[in-house]
Amino acid sequence: MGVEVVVEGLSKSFGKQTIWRDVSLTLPPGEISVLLGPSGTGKSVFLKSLVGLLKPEHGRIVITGTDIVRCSEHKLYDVRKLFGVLFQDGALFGSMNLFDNIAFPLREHTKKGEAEIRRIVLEKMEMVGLIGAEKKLPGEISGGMRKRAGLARALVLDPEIILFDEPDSGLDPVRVAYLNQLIVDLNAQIDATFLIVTHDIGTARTVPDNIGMLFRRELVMFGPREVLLTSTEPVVEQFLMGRREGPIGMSEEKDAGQAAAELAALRAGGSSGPLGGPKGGGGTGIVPQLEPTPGLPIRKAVERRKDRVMQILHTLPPSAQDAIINSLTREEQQHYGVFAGAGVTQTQPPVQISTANQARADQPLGQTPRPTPYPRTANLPESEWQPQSGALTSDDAPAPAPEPGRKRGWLRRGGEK
Ligand SMILES: Nc1ncnc2c1ncn2[C@@H]1O[C@H](COP(=O)(O)OP(=O)(O)OP(=O)(O)O)[C@@H](O)[C@H]1O
Repeated sequence: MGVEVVVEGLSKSFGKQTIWRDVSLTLPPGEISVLLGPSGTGKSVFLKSLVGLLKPEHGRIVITGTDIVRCSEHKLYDVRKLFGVLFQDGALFGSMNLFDNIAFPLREHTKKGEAEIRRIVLEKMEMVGLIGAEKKLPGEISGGMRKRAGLARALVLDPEIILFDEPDSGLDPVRVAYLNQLIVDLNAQIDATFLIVTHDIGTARTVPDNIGMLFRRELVMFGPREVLLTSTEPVVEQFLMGRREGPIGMSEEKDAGQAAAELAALRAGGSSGPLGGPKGGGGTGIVPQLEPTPGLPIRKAVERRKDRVMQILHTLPPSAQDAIINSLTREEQQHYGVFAGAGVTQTQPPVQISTANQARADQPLGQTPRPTPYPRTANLPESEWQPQSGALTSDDAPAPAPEPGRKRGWLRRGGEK
């Protein structure tokens, strides 16, 4: 299983330019997470910070008990070995054929013999569908093949965390669909922790378990996919619909008054002009998540995530709760003690209702209450994974707490307030 990545109170600036501040999130082990955000909001800077290529000024990034923001170069080198990174253009050496490009990390960082290297390289090339292209030079193949070669190279050291920087950039929609399937298939095969930076809404809607979004130098949200996909937050809706109307402008931010007027017009059913239509499979609402190709192992992360999300269900907005419950089979709903829609009989003892949802239960007499969809915590299994609060190993100096007084988003560590 991949490892957890805990980010707490992270802030990064270049000189006077703040890129983002107080970013906190946890990438659950083995799950696929996507980071969205308008251009220039610092998604690539975030990826580079995760691998220790850039140093944030505040906060910490804890991976296997090491805060990589503050650790020694020697420790950072060790932690980096856990990562595989797919850069936008594949970052291949133009003068080397694909075999040598993919073998490069093995030759540089291991003492493996050529026979073993050949076995590993061919295995990874097969995983990404490149068998037969070993002798090709990067300049002789398509952009999609270059990405897959970059992915094979990212895989050769058996990473526990894989970062994808806009894997879909420059690809046509069909290639994007193939690449997305490949990402899901790989996750099923290696169970590593994936973080994908993308602008492609189709990818965001169908691939990840969790979605986050950066905007105006903050992490607007990070949590289970159902939260973002059912969100009515203007910036999220605008992004998912690929609309001009909303807080995101040509140069990232718009005047607040103009954004509010546009949104009011939209809500009233009018529009200041053509909407432009959703791009890249855009739209709001839940669509089915991609499953591994038949014949491959099931994604172990999906089962783990189910337990994890059910434990935080009561902290999520009602629309996300409904979407999650509706995604469960009837047996799973019974297992977790939750009930969807009117057609499902309540077979469990009365559920515990959180204060936030008390209003639903306090309906006037005579009205049939909707079965309460919130989980009985007593019904929940022991989850294999719990967020570790960024616990550091004893030989690391404890990192200072995040700056006091900074505003925190409501959904950070996969759902904590
Ligand atoms: N090494 C650097 N030195 C100074 N500024 C930098 C550096 N790297 C990035 N930036 C600035 O940080 C900001 C965020 O850049 P970044 O590439 O992370 O955005 P992004 O969200 O990935 O954008 P896009 O979606 O267009 O790829 C930009 O204003 C960029 O100019």
